Amino acid sequence: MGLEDAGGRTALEIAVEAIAGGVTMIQLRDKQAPLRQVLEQGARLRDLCRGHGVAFIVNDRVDVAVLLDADGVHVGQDDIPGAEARRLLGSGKLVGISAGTMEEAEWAMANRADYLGVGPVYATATKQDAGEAIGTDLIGAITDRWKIPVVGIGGIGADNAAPVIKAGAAGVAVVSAITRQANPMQAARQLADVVRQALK
Ligand SMILES: Cc1ncc(COP(=O)(O)OP(=O)(O)O)c(N)n1
Ligand SMILES: Cc1ncsc1CCOP(=O)(O)O
Ligand SMILES: [Mg+2]
Repeated sequence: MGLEDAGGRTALEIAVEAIAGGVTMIQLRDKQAPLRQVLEQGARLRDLCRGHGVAFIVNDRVDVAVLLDADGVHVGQDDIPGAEARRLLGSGKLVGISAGTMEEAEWAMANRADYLGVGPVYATATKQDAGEAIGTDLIGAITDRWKIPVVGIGGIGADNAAPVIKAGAAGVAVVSAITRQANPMQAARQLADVVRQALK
């Protein structure tokens, strides 16, 4: 799950609710806040996640992941290459890599990704440069070819998460389906229920 401040609530407040609703991973994704603020907010999120056995991942910034002793980092195709991220992070940390095409998935696999974030599965307003929705076929093609956990991302909510899992994803990553909801805990719970059911 990615997090952004939303509806006057802090990321930490939303994270508390999301964890109560059943999310298993939280990603710190803040491209705007000053670095000092990101580090302060990140330390609080990390402590919250640790206290609940939830994985804490930092988006883009390997330096921030190292400083926060995060569980890992998520990098895209234009970010620091996954293999370099791993060198900086050290062993025992997760490196997630984004892919929107089979070629990008090949690059991610060559960079020894621990998991792939594949999308945007559906149209999203959260990431302006996400590109066109790609649907669920690539998830099936990747999971047929490699034994790697894939999470679908982009425009996913409780209403459309099941086909993403049925295509082969191990989970879904969402922003607005939790952060922009009036009741993030209920939204997370509904989503987790749908994912659990579809994984059966
Ligand atoms: C789980 C997950 N999957 C994909 C992304 C997108 O990463 P990226 O392509 O680098 O885009 P930004 O998130 O950095 O805008 C992600 N963050 N998480
Ligand atoms: C970070 C990211 N990467 C691909 S789509 C996306 C945004 C996901 O946000 P939402 O779940 O609100 O569509
Ligand atoms: Mg990125």
